[in-house]
Amino acid sequence: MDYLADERKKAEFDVDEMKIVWAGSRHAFEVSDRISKLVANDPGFRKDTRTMLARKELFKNTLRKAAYAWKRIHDLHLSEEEASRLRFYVDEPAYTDLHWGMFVPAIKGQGTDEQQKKWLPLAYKMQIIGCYAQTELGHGSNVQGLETTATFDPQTDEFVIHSPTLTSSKWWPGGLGKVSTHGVVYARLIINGEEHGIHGFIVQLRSLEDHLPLPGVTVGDIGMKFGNGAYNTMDNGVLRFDHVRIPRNQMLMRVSQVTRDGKYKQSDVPRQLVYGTMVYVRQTIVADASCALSRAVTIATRYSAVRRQFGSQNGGPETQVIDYKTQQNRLFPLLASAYAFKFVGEWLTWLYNDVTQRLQASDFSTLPEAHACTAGLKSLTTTATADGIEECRKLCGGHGYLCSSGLPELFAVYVPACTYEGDNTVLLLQVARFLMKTVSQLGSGKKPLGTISYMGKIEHLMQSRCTVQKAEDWLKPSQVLEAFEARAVKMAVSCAKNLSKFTNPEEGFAELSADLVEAAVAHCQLIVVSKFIDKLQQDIPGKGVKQQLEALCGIYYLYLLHKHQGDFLATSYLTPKQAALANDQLRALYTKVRPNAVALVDSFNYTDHFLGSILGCYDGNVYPKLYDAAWKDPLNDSVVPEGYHEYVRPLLKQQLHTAKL
Ligand SMILES: CC/C=C\C/C=C\C/C=C\C/C=C\C=C\C(=O)SCCNC(=O)CCNC(=O)[C@H](O)C(C)(C)COP(=O)(O)OP(=O)(O)OC[C@H]1O[C@@H](n2cnc3c(N)ncnc32)[C@H](O)[C@@H]1OP(=O)(O)O
Ligand SMILES: Cc1cc2nc3c(=O)[nH]c(=O)nc-3n(C[C@H](O)[C@H](O)[C@H](O)COP(=O)(O)OP(=O)(O)OC[C@H]3O[C@@H](n4cnc5c(N)ncnc54)[C@H](O)[C@@H]3O)c2cc1C
Repeated sequence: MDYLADERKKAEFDVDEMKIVWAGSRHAFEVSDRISKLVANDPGFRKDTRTMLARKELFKNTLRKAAYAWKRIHDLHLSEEEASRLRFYVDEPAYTDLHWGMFVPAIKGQGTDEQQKKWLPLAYKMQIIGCYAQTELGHGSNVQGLETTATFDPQTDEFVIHSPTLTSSKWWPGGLGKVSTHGVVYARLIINGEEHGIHGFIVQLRSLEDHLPLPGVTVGDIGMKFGNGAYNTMDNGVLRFDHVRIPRNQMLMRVSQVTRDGKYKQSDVPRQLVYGTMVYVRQTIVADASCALSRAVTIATRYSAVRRQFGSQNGGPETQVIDYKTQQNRLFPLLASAYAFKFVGEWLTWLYNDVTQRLQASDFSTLPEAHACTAGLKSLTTTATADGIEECRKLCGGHGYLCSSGLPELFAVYVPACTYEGDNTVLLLQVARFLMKTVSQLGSGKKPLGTISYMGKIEHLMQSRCTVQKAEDWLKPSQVLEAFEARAVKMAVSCAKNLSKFTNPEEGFAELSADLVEAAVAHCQLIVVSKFIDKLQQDIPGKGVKQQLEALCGIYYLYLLHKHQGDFLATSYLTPKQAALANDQLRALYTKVRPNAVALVDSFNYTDHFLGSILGCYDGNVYPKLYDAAWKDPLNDSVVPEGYHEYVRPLLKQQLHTAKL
């Protein structure tokens, strides 16, 4: 029986067409749909007891699943696209994520043609398994502070990789702890006593015969992490080198080279390309944020439609909690954010591909913008997603706290995204540097392009005032864009003015860093809003689909406007009355979306297996499933628990003199 059938009947749009918009294309939808069902129907990919397993058992099970996934990919002759969808729907972090997601891209991006020819076929066949070993015990954010050394020995034509201190131990790389045979290891290059900065090296860590660490290599797992199941399926590792020798040709030499006679040569590409793998992964993390958020929102929306509390009239049913405006005001902006992040993720993938093509043609002009966009949007979307998952847990009341809701594990597995691939604050400071540089160049005649082109309208934006007179005026895209542009430009200019009061710019940057981060957030929010609005300019087929997306877009920007109204009012672009009208329009959009809410989450097309949540199951049959699941908990295997006779019974039977107290 479908307990959500009435909700589904209320939908005012074509859900099948929305599924295609969400997937990105009909082809992407068909692949995702087929592969998600394949995984869901395969008992080899079950995950329902994951949060109850002890670490060793959990990890072994992950190794089994990764091997089984590889076998299925081969047996079914899956394409690269299908294989990647399969790994996504298996939904279990594993060493393979780092192998495919960082080790292979690092070699592709930073290796010469010759190096790619040698190493990539081995990696593609998984005859070697790689990790990305950059972060150390003492330094993560400050990449230039890494201490591992790679000293060139001209006698033997080798690099000597060494960990000179405890803090130089590699610490965190996923897959390193127990599985990787190789790593791209980042180290400080030293030639003839002279330092040449951080470079990547392909280093073999374990024997391909017996998996033992090679001489001079000390390697292991760094221990349990936050949450049950969650990221504990990953073997994040520690690694030390004691004068380990590798051939010279294992330094990744696309960006710079070391010759046989020990000469250091820089290509005509910027040195920042050594950071290229991080830019690539940040882009994939943005594309991924909408998946994690939409998953949590699906659970919270379906459950909010099932759950009833208070408000019974004449013995009739109580109110569905989704009908409370407070619930809508917490839930619908997250639903809207999931769609917003999907579209900005699609755009960022385009930007990344564009910059990659330009780099191949030696055009480096858009690299700073690509760095700022990937860093800023990674920060914005992961912070909002992690907070959003936790909010969804609270939206599900007490039952959200049960592991069977799927939300505690989803939060635990997702929240490190705010830290890995760059701490979110550190990344926003990179965006702020980019903005300050842009503002300082405004008088130079250099036209700001791309996502900062609005800075070219600085004179207009500094003076313009909002023209909204009634709530519906907030539905005009041009009005909204101008509001977000004016806010962003004014916050950046205010920071630049305050910075100019310092004689030492670095001191000023440090002192004003909290304001700079806020200016960076305003800029990134403008990007997300503008890409959502751009999406709506496209031809979007399907009955009512565009109208629903317009409502969600409105909810996204009006919610931001309401939440940050202090910024908008302080920059005097808006009046308090206009801010209040924005809030009126926001409430009206909640009412418009309400009957479509369940259909809007159905459009994500998630299987019950992928959701892994009793509260979010498609049929909404929550209570019997929760009740049955409780009895399946291992603690209920026996009526009298282990330990009763040892620890509880003696208490009950004690004859204390204080018994009367
Ligand atoms: C696994 C993948 C699979 C799927 C993805 C999905 C989910 C992910 C799942 C799990 C995650 C698993 C793995 C996680 C891995 C990691 O975490 S790897 C380690 C990541 N580490 C970091 O991100 C470190 C963060 N720090 C930095 O990036 C940098 O050190 C810095 C903060 C940017 C500062 O660098 P530096 O001191 O050298 O730079 P500045 O002096 O501040 O700037 C110099 C100029 O360079 C420009 N710049 C900096 N970075 C870049 C870049 N990446 N690209 C281009 N340009 C860059 C900067 O703007 C300065 O420019 P200028 O002002 O014009 O001079
Ligand atoms: C689950 C997980 C997986 C990971 N996988 C990998 C991997 O595969 N390979 C790899 O190499 N690394 C990996 N990492 C490491 C990760 O990239 C780093 O932890 C991350 O870059 C943050 O660096 P940090 O730990 O040095 O934080 P820190 O920089 O020490 O941050 C601590 C605090 O200091 C603040 N801070 C730091 N610098 C500044 C500044 N300049 N201004 C203001 N505030 C500042 C930060 O905002 C933060 O609040 C992983 C980490 C995690 C949690």
